[in-house]
Amino acid sequence: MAVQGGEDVYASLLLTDTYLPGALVLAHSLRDAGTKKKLAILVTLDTVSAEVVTQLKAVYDYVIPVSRVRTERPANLYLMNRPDLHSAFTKINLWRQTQFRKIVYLDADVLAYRAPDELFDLPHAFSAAPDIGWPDIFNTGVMVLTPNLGEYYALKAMADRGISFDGADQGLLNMHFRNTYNRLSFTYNVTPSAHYQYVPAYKHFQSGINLVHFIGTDKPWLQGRDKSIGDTPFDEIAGRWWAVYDRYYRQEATLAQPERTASRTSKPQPAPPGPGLVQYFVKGEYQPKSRYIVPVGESSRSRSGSSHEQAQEHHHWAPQSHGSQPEHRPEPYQPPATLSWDAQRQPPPPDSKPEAENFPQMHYEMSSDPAPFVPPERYPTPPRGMWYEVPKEAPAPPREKPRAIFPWESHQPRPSRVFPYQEQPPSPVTETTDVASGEHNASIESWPQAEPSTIGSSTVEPRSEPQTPPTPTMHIPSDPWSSFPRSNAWDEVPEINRYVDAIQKHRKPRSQGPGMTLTGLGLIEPSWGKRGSRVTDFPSEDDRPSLPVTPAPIRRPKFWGGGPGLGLEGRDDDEQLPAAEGVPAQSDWVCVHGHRWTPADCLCDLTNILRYHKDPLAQLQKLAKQQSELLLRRLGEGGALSEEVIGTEGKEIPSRRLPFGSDDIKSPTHVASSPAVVSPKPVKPDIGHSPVHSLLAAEHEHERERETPRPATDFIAPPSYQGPGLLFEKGEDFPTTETPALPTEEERDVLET
Ligand SMILES: O=c1ccn([C@@H]2O[C@H](COP(=O)(O)OP(=O)(O)O[C@H]3O[C@H](CO)[C@@H](O)[C@H](O)[C@H]3O)[C@@H](O)[C@H]2O)c(=O)[nH]1
Ligand SMILES: [Mn+2]
Repeated sequence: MAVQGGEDVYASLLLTDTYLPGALVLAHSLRDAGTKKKLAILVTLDTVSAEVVTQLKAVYDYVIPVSRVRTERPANLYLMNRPDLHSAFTKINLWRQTQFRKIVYLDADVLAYRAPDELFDLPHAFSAAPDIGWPDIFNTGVMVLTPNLGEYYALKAMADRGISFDGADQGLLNMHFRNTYNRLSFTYNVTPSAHYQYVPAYKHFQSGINLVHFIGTDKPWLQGRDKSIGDTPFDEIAGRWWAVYDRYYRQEATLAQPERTASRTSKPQPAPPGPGLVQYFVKGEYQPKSRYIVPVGESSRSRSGSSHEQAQEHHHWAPQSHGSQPEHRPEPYQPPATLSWDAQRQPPPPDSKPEAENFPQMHYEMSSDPAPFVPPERYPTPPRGMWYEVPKEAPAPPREKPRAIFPWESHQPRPSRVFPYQEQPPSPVTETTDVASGEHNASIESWPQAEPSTIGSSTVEPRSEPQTPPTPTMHIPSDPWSSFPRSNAWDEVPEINRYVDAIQKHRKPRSQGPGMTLTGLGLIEPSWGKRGSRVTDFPSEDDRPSLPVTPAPIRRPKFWGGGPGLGLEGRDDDEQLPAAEGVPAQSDWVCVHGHRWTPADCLCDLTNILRYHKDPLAQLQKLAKQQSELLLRRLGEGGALSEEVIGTEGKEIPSRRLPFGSDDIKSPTHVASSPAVVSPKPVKPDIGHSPVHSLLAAEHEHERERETPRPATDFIAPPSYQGPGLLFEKGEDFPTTETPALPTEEERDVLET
């Protein structure tokens, strides 16, 4: 029964410290709205700390301790996922506050847009606004009630029996008052939800909003200010809450505005609360200086535009111990001994906030600049002269030679052979070791430093006499496989080339082919498949029998040696190559090296002919002509000529006529051997005996013959194509212009003899 003449108060409830920001902001919002009523708050001292009570007392006119009423049947709380409301029954203590005439109760999560003092004038004993979740019932966050002990005990009886459809006070009070309540406008208890808003209605009625109520778990101070940056109704309403919070509890505002609100309130505004306590319960607001300092300008992007909020120095809150130890205690920043939660032995307090909740939260906004990025015309030149200097390695300490343990270590034989192509072992250590030890042993470190480019230079040990007699050395490049000349030695001899060309002039164009080479003529023995003992005796491109070029001249220790499988064994060279007129018997031919000459042997013999025969040109031409005709006869018309065919006994080459007109077709390669290219000098009569000039004379003779008109039926114009032909295939440069070239040294030698 309310006391006659009692006060009217706005009352709230605080069951835990964690709702302190809400309770304080509510009070400030009412006072800022200019209410003339006093503010009271019920607190359960067993779950609210003294420091929080002190904070409440700084704002509320009355801080009223009440006994906590806890539900014994919390199952229904889980239906709405709110087990934290286990003590919401405590709210029924409002009906015990009979010292007040009328109470306008507001949850701690309510914010006043304006002071609804008119509610105190309601004649109804109990008034409430519909709940947004089930509008037939009322929401118990905003109630206008007349204290009444009868009502209290009735409610207490229900609470003790757990009569509540939601396990909390709303279910209990709705069951108690049923349809007897006075329904208030929704504008007195606008309950925006983060998940559902009736946006058009909100837009339409928002100007009439008196009170807003942050139902559910999404309390502004638990979400943090960054969660309310959008433009939804919930964000707008939350922004209003933050505006009040910032007005009083943002650090720079705390000291600047205490007197502003004092003039509008019935109670003089207290000194601002010590920074750190309220912020401690607001997500993202508690930023001890020692932990985090926001760089200048970083926080200016935050919602309120303050640039140094989180860089402010925070005073650490160290709660004092008091008689009743609070049940729900968030972990303090510097927990005193009396308030400590021993994490090793106890579970965390039920209402404790998550770990790291107060970690700094940065907010970055996307750029809204629509201008496309335009790169600069040029970027700054990177610095020059920058290098990384490799630190110099400290000289390796001299290695101690390990003591010999096994007999073969002390009596190790010295190496007697060295393989030059093997990689040499690293030498520095060798030197050090040898010098240090003063002895030479046979370990790999003491191998002789053989010249890597020396082949066959057998073991030249630096400090010991060689055990192997030295053999002739041959210098080989470091990489013999890449620098080895692929050309034949005789290709450098102009006489040979001219001789070959002379042969080609007399042969039938049709018979051009692989066989029209020195090898094919039997003058040069194919070297393919016949490997000598020399290191360089490997098949080159020119060696391959399928190519229409001269095989590589491989000097073999054995002149008459015919390789197996070449068909040369038992071949009667005399039969194939009958002796030319005036040419001495082949058995009498001797080259400058003293070798007997044979048509199947090396080039030096050809050179020999050129040099030492009485009329070498005539002899060679005769020989070539005879050989050519012989071969052509054997090949017949268009017969493919190959070394294999030539060398295989018993194979009959069909004798066919060449196609009509092919007799006189000249090889395009003939141009390559133009006399002007070979030698620009005129032929002198007095040196006509020179083989070279004899060859040149033969060339001119042949040219004259070719230029002589012939019957039309017998003449086919030479092809206009003047390409390199076989020469190109030999990998040689083909002279396309008749650039006079100076005679080579070898040519001069020949000319002057
Ligand atoms: O840990 C807590 C929980 C609650 N309260 C107080 O109890 C009130 C109710 O809790 P709240 O979180 O506001 O509940 P709501 O989300 O609003 O839930 C709805 O359901 C509750 C239980 O029925 C009713 O009390 C509310 O009025 C009703 O709006 C709060 O405002 C506080 O005053 C605390 O002080 N500490
Ligand atoms: Mn509420």
